[in-house]
Amino acid sequence: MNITVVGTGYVGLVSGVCYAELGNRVVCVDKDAHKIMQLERGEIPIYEPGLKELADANVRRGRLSYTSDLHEAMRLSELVIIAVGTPPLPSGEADMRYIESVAAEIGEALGHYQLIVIKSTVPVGTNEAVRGLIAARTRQPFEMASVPEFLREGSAVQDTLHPDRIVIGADSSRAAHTLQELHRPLTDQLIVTDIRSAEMIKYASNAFLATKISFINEIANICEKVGADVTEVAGGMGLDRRIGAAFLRAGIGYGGSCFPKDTKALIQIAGNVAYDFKLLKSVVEVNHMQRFGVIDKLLRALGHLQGRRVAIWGLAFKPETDDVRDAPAIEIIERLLELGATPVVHDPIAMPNFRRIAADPRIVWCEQPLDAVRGADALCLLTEWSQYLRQDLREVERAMARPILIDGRNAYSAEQLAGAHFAYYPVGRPAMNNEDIALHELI
Ligand SMILES: NC(=O)c1ccc[n+]([C@@H]2O[C@H](COP(=O)([O-])OP(=O)(O)OC[C@H]3O[C@@H](n4cnc5c(N)ncnc54)[C@H](O)[C@@H]3O)[C@@H](O)[C@H]2O)c1
Ligand SMILES: O=c1ccn([C@@H]2O[C@H](COP(=O)(O)OP(=O)(O)O[C@H]3O[C@H](CO)[C@@H](O)[C@H](O)[C@H]3O)[C@@H](O)[C@H]2O)c(=O)[nH]1
Repeated sequence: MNITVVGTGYVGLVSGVCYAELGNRVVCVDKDAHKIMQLERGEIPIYEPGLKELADANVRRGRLSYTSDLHEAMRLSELVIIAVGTPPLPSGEADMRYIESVAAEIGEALGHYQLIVIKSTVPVGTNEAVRGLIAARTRQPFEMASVPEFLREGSAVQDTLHPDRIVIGADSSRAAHTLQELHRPLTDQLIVTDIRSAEMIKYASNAFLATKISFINEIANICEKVGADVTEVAGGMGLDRRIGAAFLRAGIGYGGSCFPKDTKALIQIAGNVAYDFKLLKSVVEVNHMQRFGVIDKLLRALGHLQGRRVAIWGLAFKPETDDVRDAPAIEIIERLLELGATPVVHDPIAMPNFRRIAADPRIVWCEQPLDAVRGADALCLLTEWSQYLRQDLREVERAMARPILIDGRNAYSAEQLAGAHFAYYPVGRPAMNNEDIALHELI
């Protein structure tokens, strides 16, 4: 099948490469000419394990190409996939300007029947609005469908080639059949539904996963007060198949380009039909507060943060990505600066992206994890990169001015900590030997 994918962000690029891997001829289009030049040179603008190898192989096979010319890309295609961004407006609502302008461009370029699929996460009713925008610009026949994307950053290729399910929102058997045939090699779990329900499945799925995270974070906060261990609690809960073990890792809350924006957008979508989504509002609020637990623990351990050197390991919103959109690290570092501390930061790959949004001259940037901890008054682990978990904690302790470790991701086990003498503050688990060292010895 000849496919045009519009937008080469995470979703457009990964799905374009994966559709090519399935044997289709794919042209990826982006209006960002610089990005297209990079891609044509074989450079992948995002960090995503396995993506470059797969992209290179499919370019070599002649099944994948890049262009900034939508007209040219659509000349031979049978299917157009829209994968442009829907970032949040200050109100929380999804910003539809990229979708709207692509719709207009597709309408202008449509020269024969094509199936137009929206893969971006869009509010319910968007497919109909896009249909109207295209129809206003062409006399050619076309159909609309919704195939929301569920990939996770960091495992995007795996998720796309081995999805739990594919949701197809279509209102004709022709469109449904085309999309079933396209996705059949990936999974037997092909759910065909109406377009509005498909659009809603995406928001409801992200909102539910975010709810699980905020729920376990609140349980963790209570565990800290009653002396229980949230990892034991989550383990015990997760064995119940009705609950499931996934997304019950307590920590500093969710970040990234999806959960924060999609939860807020769903609250707005509900609000637009006069429904007050109270539960989801609480999920968002709990998530926002959770990141500041790191600051509370630093204050408990150090008394005050004025003039303190605080090492930060991890800036990305999760491991295996260089994406820092809505990463909890952003606000944690802002708060540290407000309280007079010097953040000394390291991330294996996200530092260039982080620097673009947090360019404060008081932040000290380090190329190696050990450089960040040297002389530090405390270390905060904010992203559980495997390289941090492999560090010898005794060596880390020796390098630091004070042995205080705030583990925002519950990443270290008792075995890893054995031998070092940290005042150790995890999330929702018993803190180790900290009350003795904290305040009394250190201030
Ligand atoms: N990032 C994820 O992990 C993920 C996962 C599932 C769903 N989604 C959803 O998929 C959509 C895309 O997300 P993303 O993270 O890939 O976005 P992104 O912002 O990283 O990339 C969007 C790309 O679209 C391009 N673009 C914008 N307007 C264009 C136009 N008129 N013509 C051609 N290209 C244009 C931009 O230049 C950019 O390269 C969003 O709705 C998002 O919510 C994202
Ligand atoms: O038990 C958990 C699981 C995740 N997280 C955090 O939640 C955030 C999101 O993680 P994850 O879902 O793995 O990453 P994303 O790449 O943002 O993927 C989510 O958002 C995408 C965009 O919509 C969807 O396609 C995916 O299905 C959905 O998982 C990260 O900050 C994680 O640290 C936790 O705190 N605890």
